[in-house]
Amino acid sequence: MAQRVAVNDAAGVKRTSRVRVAVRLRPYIGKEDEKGEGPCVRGLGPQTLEIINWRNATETLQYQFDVFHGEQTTQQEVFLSSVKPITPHILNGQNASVFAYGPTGAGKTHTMLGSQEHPGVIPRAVREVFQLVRIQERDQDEWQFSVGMSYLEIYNEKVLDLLSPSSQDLPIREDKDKNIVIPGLTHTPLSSFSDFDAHFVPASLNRTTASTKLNQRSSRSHAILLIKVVKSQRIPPHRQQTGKLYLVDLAGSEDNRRTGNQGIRLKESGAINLSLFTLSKVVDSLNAGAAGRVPYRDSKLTRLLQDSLGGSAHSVMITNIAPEYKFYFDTFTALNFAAKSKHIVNRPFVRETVMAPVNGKRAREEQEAGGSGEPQNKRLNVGKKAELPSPLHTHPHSPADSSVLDRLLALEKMMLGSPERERLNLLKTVAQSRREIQKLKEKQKELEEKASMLNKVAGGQSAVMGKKDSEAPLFRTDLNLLHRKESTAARPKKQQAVVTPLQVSQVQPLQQCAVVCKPSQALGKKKKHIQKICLLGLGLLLCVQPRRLCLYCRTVLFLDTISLLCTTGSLSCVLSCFILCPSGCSFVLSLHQILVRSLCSRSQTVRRTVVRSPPVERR
Ligand SMILES: Nc1ncnc2c1ncn2[C@@H]1O[C@H](COP(=O)(O)OP(=O)(O)OP(=O)(O)O)[C@@H](O)[C@H]1O
Repeated sequence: MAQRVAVNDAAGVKRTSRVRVAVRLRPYIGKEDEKGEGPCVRGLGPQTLEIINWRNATETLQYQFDVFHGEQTTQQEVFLSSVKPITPHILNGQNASVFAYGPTGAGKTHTMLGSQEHPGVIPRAVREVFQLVRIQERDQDEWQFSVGMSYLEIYNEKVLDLLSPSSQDLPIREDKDKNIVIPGLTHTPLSSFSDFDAHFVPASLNRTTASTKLNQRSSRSHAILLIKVVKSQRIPPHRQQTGKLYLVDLAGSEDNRRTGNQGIRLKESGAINLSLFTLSKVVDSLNAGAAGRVPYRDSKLTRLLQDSLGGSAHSVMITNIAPEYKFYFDTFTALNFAAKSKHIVNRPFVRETVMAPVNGKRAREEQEAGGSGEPQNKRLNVGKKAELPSPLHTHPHSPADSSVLDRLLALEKMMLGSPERERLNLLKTVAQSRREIQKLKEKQKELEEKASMLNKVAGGQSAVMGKKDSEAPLFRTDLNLLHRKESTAARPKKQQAVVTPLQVSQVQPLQQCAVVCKPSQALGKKKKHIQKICLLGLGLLLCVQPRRLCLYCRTVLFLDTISLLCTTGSLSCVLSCFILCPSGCSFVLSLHQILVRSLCSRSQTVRRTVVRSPPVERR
């Protein structure tokens, strides 16, 4: 039976693992005539980089990450510093994931896949896994290893099996152990790296790509390669550990005015942008500590990455950025996403099953059942304590819940000393108790979700309606507070924090900076007046209809997105929030820029000041 064994450090404390964020800047490949502009972003050191402030070209904004890979960094260096350190975990029953994020054309596929001459993270990581397996098999006689792969793409919100291209959209399910599984997904056993190559290369050709104005061969889907390593003990108690490595090449966020997308490309782009927007919402919820209602289910991508963000995997995110000016706003958005992702904390555990030896026929049957990429954990004879829900997914237990849990534990204790038939009866009771727990948990989750939704709506409405006219100039800060109020209300009481507090010494990312224009007094009066009107309009809009469509790309815009984006700035932002695209597309930012410019040019006495918004609320 499967069990989750917490990973402890030397002092016996349960280990957590922060998402490691690396940023890779690709070399300049813009047209010759654009070269005079120079790059808009550059590295300052092994961890820091700076980007020009679009609100004031004389300023730059600095970011700090775990690693910064400059333009000259080789594929080997990226692998050694960012990926190699996490691969050994897979051989110890833990999960790990590497995902490439960034705008279209910034080098994600180059980083993950590479070319024949410059192989990327995927071939290097798989080779490393086979090398580690060989070493461990040589040094540890009692263990045997089996390696397998699955490969899928999420195209237009459909999960497609790249190893079996004729298959239809596959469902995503969660098993009783909270593992995300895809029934029907091909799982191919691998004996060596060349075996992997033979399956992977043709499957990669099945991935949907197309040419856009920004990338000759642009990925139109998110591709996820899963390498599964099962480590089985040859001797009793026949422990079995299952580790998975997810290697993810995300599709890039796209600004459709620049990609020139139309028709089917535009539809693909809408699906890509929406799933990346959900990814961003997931990161925001994790940072706000609202793990009870993290919107993983809002897109297939986030559902599949559930384990990598706020879950049990050791995760590395490689954010790819481009130096050309035409990518400026995409780079800016990607850096802000990377900056907030580095606060996410995962809780790794070892996935282990323990079993008595089974007869040949059963062994064969179980081997076949494990073919869909799932751990083979449906063994009947149990020699150890049964599996409990992982700490991450444990909700505060209601009295009824805990009594069932106690019963379950007591039964499992009894099982250790009982003869075979009794054990089987007890196992049945255990299974029933587990089902009861599951039902109770689902009910509880549902209630929690309802409660937090109600809190959110009530909090949002009262904050917006309760504002006096005289407070209009404070709009930016007030909505900031409103947003924070919402996240506090939605936070479940017993949830462990998943956000590391901001380090005092840390370079403030751009996200926490806002540049505002201070106009002359005459203009100021007029602006205040317009702000009042806009605030009133926005207040009414939010109260009447908490959900709107983006006028630009017609995707659904939620209340919290509006308030979040209003916190970033001035009057023009208030105006632009009415037509905001939830994918964070550059349209909004360019509109914002035009409005700020036109306001500033009307005043000769514009003074620019950098103000820092209040630090992120700590838990
Ligand atoms: N580090 C690098 N060194 C040299 N060339 C690079 C590098 N990174 C990217 N490139 C080149 O830039 C182009 C675009 O890269 P790539 O296709 O990997 O982008 P992408 O982010 O995957 O785009 P999309 O999201 O549209 O698929 C390719 O021609 C690639 O070879």
